[in-house]
Amino acid sequence: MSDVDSSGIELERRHESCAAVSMGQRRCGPRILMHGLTYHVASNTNRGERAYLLKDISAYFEPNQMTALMGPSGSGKTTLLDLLAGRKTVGKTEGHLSFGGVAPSKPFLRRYTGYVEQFDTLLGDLTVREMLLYTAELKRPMREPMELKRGKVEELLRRLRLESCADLRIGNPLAKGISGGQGKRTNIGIALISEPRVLFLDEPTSGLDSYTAHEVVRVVRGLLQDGTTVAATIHGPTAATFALFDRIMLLARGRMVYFGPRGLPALHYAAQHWQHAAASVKAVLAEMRPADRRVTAASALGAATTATATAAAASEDDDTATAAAAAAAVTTIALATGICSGAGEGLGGAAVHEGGLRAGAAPGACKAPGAAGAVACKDVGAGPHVAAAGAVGAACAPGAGLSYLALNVAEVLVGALTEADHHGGAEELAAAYGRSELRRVNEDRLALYLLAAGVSTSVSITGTGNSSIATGSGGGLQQGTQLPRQDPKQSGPAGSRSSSSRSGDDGGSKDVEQPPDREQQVNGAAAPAPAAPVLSRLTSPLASWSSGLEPDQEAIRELATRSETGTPWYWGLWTLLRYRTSRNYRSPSWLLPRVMDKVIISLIIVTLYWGVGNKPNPNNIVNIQSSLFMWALLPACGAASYVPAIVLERRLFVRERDDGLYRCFTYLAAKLLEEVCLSLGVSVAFSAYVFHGLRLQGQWVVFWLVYFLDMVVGIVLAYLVAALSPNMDVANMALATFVMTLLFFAGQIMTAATMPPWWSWYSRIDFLRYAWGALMVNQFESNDAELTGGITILKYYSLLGISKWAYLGYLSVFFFVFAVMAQLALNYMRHQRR
Ligand SMILES: Nc1ncnc2c1ncn2[C@@H]1O[C@H](COP(=O)(O)OP(=O)(O)OP(=O)(O)O)[C@@H](O)[C@H]1O
Repeated sequence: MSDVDSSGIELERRHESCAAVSMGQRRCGPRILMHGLTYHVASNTNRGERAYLLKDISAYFEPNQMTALMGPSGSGKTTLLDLLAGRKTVGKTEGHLSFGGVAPSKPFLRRYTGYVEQFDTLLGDLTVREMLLYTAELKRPMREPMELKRGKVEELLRRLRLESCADLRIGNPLAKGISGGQGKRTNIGIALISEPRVLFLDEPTSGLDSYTAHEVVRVVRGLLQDGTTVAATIHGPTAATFALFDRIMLLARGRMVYFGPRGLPALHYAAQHWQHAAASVKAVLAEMRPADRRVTAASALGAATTATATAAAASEDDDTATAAAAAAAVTTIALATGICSGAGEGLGGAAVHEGGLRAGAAPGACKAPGAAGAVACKDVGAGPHVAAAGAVGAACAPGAGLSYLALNVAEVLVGALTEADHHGGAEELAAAYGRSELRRVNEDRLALYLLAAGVSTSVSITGTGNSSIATGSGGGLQQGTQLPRQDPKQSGPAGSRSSSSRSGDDGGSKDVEQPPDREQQVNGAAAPAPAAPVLSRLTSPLASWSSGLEPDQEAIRELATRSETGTPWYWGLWTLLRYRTSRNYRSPSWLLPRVMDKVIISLIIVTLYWGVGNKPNPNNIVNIQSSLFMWALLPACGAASYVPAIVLERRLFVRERDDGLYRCFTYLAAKLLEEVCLSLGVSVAFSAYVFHGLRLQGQWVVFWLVYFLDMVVGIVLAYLVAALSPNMDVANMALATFVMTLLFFAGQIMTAATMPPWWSWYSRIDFLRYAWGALMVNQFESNDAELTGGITILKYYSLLGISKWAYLGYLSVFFFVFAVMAQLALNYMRHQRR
């Protein structure tokens, strides 16, 4: 359809549908506008240099359209998606990037865009259905009835063909659950559950069989009717799957080497412009049947642009002759776009059908030789009218030579591009695109879109291939203008006008200079239409476009959102507890590491120090104080078992936070709550039997409180260390080292009185000191046993006169301090560098 899009017909149709949004009929997502988008990072190969991962990308992704990002591995496809989705954590971005003219804020990106990442990040303990429901509860409005949410989930399960595994546990690499393909589709379901305005997909079909891959892309395509803007990186799609895309952007070494229709026009472009890669493309074209090759006569691009003017003219003044020409042109495009490869949806076919009829051509039908599986010839709109009919017929009838239907354009293009890239030709291809007519047309349209979107621009559509768009003042990242937007009732586009713009009230086209005559050669073949009609076609309806192309009011409101999540924090907390904590409490692999260390150590303490607590004779005092020290130390040492909860889950946490499921605070609060609740039960049970087994003195409640507080301080300390550490190795090392340092300064190994003054500060911030100190005071305050020379044990350890309640208070302060630090670390530490 995009091929038709380049002609403007289909595009206009969509704009009309978008315009209807303002009348409350449909949603229309924002158009993504990029101009001169450049992204660079510190090179990891050449020290001190910058690596330009994206360079000078100027393009637009349309609402209601699906754009494929393609290119060799490492060409920058994921980088571009990350940049658009605001998920880059390093590097510097320059150029203009806006969504419908508005700089995309983080809250908007999190709440209203979906991103399907290359790698699955799912909760292994949930079933597929639960995973979708969990996401629905966090992403969809809190007040939406549960039945509606369930309905959406069931619909997605059906559309993604996940019904058969809906109640299967997702599993993990150690305990296999659903298959890789089912996991991929579940991930896509997660992104779709909130019906996002914009959807980014990074290799959504990798690991899927061709049938499922096609189904997945077809489901995504179904979103377009909701006005979603879709961009996806894709490797090696089948011809049928490729036909589901509207446009393609080809990248090589971070440079754009093609942006336009996906069908034969792209092949012709490559044959004409890709010096060193052209041979393979030309060979493919040479193999094609003459009828399929006919499109070369005017070059696909020329034909497409010609059709824009002629078909539109036909629809306006109903001139029969022009209608015929339009039909021919439209049919030519039909061939170029592979309308016979409608792949079950009548994709391109439907559009061309519409275009054909509109231009006066009679409908016709054909039966294709069924070249490649699902690539089936559908009802073709452009009828037996003038030369077009012959062309369509020839294209669809069996005959000698390679049919377009049998051709996987994606494979040919990416193959040729990869070959050129291997021979160091990426720069050359980018330069060729820079010189091409295609780029000029693209940039002219981008200029109009920027104007229509109200971006502060200086637009010059020169028609000489060097059209320029200067966005705002120079330097740094220009991310569009901010709201409020211009009143749509006002004529012309919103935003500031070009200094070179003419003033007047002719509906917006005044803002664009009419182009001078220009070279008519396109792709080496005579372009049958001059630029002027094309441009006038592009510019004349600018006024209506400027309203029709703007995101609807709802989208504008969404773009201005300040909240990163769609649901309040308490709802997020409740949902996390219901779906995750409830599963964790039932999972032995989660429970055992949290309980077993306490079981073993407490058993050792009880059996080793059985009944020592009520025998405070000088021989036993050492045993009592060392058993209390071990009791204080146990939770701190056991903290290591809480590290994986943060480190191993990091990828999931980052994805869910970036998806706007919850805030950092909500996540941490849920994690702490589930651990604290478990610790409460565990600490009561273990402290009871140890306290009585050892026949300790003082109050049991203090003994228990010390253990409980010590435990939760250890947990939050583990979270802090995990949040600060890039991986498990570092976290384990850091936590173990830190806990070891605490041993030295707790006051038991070296008493506070004998500690060198330069270390006494550390003993003050050693939470073990307060834990053990409170236990000692609790044990000996009523019976302070004498050691030697009249020195009592509390005096010896500098604990005389200490309030155990004060020490318990200090201990709880550590919990809050570590919790705040862990929250900051989770929020601001970026270990996933992308
Ligand atoms: N710091 C760096 N210095 C130099 N090159 C880098 C740096 N960081 C990333 N790159 C390169 O940037 C390129 C872009 O990677 P990206 O993941 O966007 O490619 P891709 O097209 O999505 O690849 P694939 O299809 O294999 O997923 C890669 O070639 C990578 O090696």
